Amino acid sequence: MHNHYDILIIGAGAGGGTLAYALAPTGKRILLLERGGYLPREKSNWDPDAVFLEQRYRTDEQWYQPDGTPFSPEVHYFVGGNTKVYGAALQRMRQEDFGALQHYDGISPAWPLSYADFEPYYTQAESLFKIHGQRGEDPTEPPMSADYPYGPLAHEPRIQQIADQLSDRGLHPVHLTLALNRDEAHPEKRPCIRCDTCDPYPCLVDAKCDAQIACVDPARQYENVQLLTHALVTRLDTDASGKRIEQVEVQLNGQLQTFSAEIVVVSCGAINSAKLLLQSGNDKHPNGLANSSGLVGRNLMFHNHSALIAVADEPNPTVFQKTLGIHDYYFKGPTQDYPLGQIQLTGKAKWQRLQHMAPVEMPEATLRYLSAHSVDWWVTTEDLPRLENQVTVDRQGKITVHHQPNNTQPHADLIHLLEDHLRDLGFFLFWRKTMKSAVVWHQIGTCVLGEDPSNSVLDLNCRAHDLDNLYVVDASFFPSMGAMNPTLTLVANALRVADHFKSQLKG
Ligand SMILES: Cc1cc2nc3c(=O)[nH]c(=O)nc-3n(C[C@H](O)[C@H](O)[C@H](O)COP(=O)(O)OP(=O)(O)OC[C@H]3O[C@@H](n4cnc5c(N)ncnc54)[C@H](O)[C@@H]3O)c2cc1C
Repeated sequence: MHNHYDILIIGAGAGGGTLAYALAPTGKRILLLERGGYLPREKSNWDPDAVFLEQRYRTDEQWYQPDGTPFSPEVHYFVGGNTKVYGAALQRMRQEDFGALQHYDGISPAWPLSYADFEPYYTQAESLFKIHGQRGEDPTEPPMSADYPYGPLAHEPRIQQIADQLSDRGLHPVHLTLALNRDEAHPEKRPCIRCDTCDPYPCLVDAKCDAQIACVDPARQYENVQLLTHALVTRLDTDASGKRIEQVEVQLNGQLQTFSAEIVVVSCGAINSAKLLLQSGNDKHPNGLANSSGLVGRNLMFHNHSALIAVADEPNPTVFQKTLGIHDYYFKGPTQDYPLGQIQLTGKAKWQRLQHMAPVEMPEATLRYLSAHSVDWWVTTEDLPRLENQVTVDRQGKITVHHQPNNTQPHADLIHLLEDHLRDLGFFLFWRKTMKSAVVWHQIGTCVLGEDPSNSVLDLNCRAHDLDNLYVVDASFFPSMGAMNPTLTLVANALRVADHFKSQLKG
């Protein structure tokens, strides 16, 4: 079978799904190829044993550390990509993140585009993903042309108490901006029930605005959009000139098939997009496609992430905990003249999650007690782009992730600051777990965009400098990542690239 399309998008996650959604009304023939299927809707979606202990929805693929040690990456191959299990805390990067920022471990480089270039697309993205939030309470909030589409999700009493106590201490706790389909005043009208199985669970009632629910399913309402699942793209072939992608090789339900298109968009997630480009090398592109700069796979960034479980005598009966954030230390700390990052609450840690974090083996009853008294935080600090942090692929397609975290001092500072505040609020026991690189939740970089083909992979429209019809529209394009969660920015970028396509289609 050899089918020709106008636009072929590889990967139906946040980037690819958004692009398909935005281009569907153009009437162009669009093919979306996704290696996974639909995530099964089943009771296990909300079962902590299935999610945390059995890792039911995670790929069983193995990736490798530089010394050859295999690891099991926390990636999820489904329609909707990793957003099927994401925490739905979608934030704009801050205006300053688009400029060069001096960090503890060096400069976070400026983007060749400004916050103003992204602002209209952030507004569209917030509408598409049904963002709830409260303008005006965040000291780091960038200028916004519109209010959030929905009001904030209210804190439950224990969290409101903590918010009030933090405010009394001079902080500015914010309502987290969340992509949930919820009507706080009339909960019967929308599916979100504010449950305790939100992140990192799939949503059984389809209330989480993930890329499948918000983008792919609406795109499929258009006859010109076709989705093929269980379609693993293994190679991109160029024409003889090496300037155009001529065909896309796909393992479709185990059978090799080829497709072609006027425009080919890679959107497999930062690591798999780099893999696909690197393993598609040929005579014209001996180091991999789009890789004349040698930068495909490099500048891999992950964020420095830590979970902090804080236990007090006071019980925490909160069901939906993920409503509060602290951004006061985003750009500097009380004694630190460098950015520290952001703090947010996570979903309520159940005892199964604590089992992973316990410093020693503990009986279930103890873990249940701790879970009933803990308030559970997530601390994020920027990871700076480094050439040596990279993805490599061998001839067999084996992925090796070379990543040494940097900027770890401000991360430690931020955790200490949070603990100091919480200690004064009566918390006495702290468990922290810093995520290893193997977690790969916020994989960013690998195909950075820029104006100069010698030091970037993509141009400002996310087209490969080296090829006329190849684009990359996932988290790969970020020149630096800030410390806000990345998905809203990559969704906004996909909407921006869609506008570029639309203007070309008109011309
Ligand atoms: C547990 C968890 C919690 C998270 N929480 C948040 C959060 O609260 N806020 C936030 O902003 N971000 C969060 N993230 C990160 C967020 O999920 C990612 O930023 C986002 O999904 C990245 O989008 P993407 O398009 O780059 O990749 P993905 O969304 O992963 O999409 C890539 C798609 O490509 C498919 N694919 C890969 N290779 C191929 C191939 N060769 N052929 C065909 N298809 C292929 C994959 O199956 C997948 O569907 C979280 C992630 C995880 C895992």
